[in-house]
Amino acid sequence: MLNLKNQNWENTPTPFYYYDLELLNQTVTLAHQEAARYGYHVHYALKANSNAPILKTMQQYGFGADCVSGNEIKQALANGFGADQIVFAGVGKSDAEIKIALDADIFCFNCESVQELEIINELAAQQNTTAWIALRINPNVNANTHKYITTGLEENKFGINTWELPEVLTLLNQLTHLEFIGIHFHIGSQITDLQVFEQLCVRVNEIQQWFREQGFNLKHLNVGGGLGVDYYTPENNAIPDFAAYFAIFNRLLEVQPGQVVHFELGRALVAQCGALISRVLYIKKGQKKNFAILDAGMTELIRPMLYQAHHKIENLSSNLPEQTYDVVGPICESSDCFAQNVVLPETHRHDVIAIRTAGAYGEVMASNYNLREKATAIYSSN
Ligand SMILES: Cc1ncc(COP(=O)(O)O)c(C=O)c1O
Ligand SMILES: N[C@@H](CCCC[NH3+])C(=O)O
Repeated sequence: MLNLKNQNWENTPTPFYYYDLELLNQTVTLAHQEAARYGYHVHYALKANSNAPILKTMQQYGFGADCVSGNEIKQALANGFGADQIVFAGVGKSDAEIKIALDADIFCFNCESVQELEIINELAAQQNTTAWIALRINPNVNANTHKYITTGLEENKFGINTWELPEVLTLLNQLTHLEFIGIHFHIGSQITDLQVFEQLCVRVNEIQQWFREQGFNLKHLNVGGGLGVDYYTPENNAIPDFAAYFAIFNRLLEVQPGQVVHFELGRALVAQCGALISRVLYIKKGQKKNFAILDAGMTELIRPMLYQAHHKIENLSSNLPEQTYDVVGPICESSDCFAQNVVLPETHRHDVIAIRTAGAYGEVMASNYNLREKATAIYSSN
């Protein structure tokens, strides 16, 4: 990332999200290069960040779009993605959203339940069309990540369990407005233990073998996303190890002739290029603690409060000797705390603070709680 200390933000109102488009380009170039080595298709997961300049970059590299709502499909289309590059996932697709996807004629619905298959078939019949579908299967692989962002265990709401598959195949024979084209998996997010992806490959191989035994040769395998990033030392690991990640699938996934392998990466592509920039409003001295009260809070970045997630915090204005602070926001919630006992150079009112690795699941998860204004986005090449 650009050296944030060298930026002149004296007259820029805070808080804002800052995006380094140069780092984004470097990250996407590398991901594209490593995926292309094996002919893999990458769909960018819009849920991580759906700002137009970010989408434009993804689209320019030929990535597809992984969407989880009707509005994300519209946003992808408006930013140059072809309908034939769009996949649509989600456990609770509404009828209106399914119709948006059918009208646009997207590439594939990643279906998460028997009930959803029936509704998509019904709505496709009404429009006299055929929907291409992949079954999102719950592989029961533990992603070794935070329990709130693990998705591939039987106790999670996502995907169809393997014991349901015989019933699903029987049903698919009757649903004449669906074309079954492949299988889909996504076991969780912020996965840093790459061995987990090895386990996923083993399960995908077993499951597709089962489909072959039932007489189905699947054209598409979608193994989802989930590759994690380094929230602790972003400057050392600005770009995730895409080479190691894709090499695992190349080594272990049993790809059949003519089969296309798809990925759905979000965080790994955009997290490090973004930072939340804020100013100190007050330093409040307590008996036991000093609080640095920022003008940004959980309304701009909720990850620390929701998942106890760590984000590196930097004071860009001060070079004074270090002190310890609880870094908190202005929101009327005790949980509105970015981190406790943070060691920072001695900090004063109006110092500029960067909260790093906020490019993914930062701005998209913002709210206007307490009727706060939405923070703006500033891009490095502006
Ligand atoms: C179905 C699906 N695909 C892709 C992603 C993107 O995940 P990540 O940002 O961890 O790469 C998610 C989010 O976890 C998801 O639920
Ligand atoms: N929003 C989460 C990840 C959820 C990914 C979507 N299934 C995060 O900030 O880590």
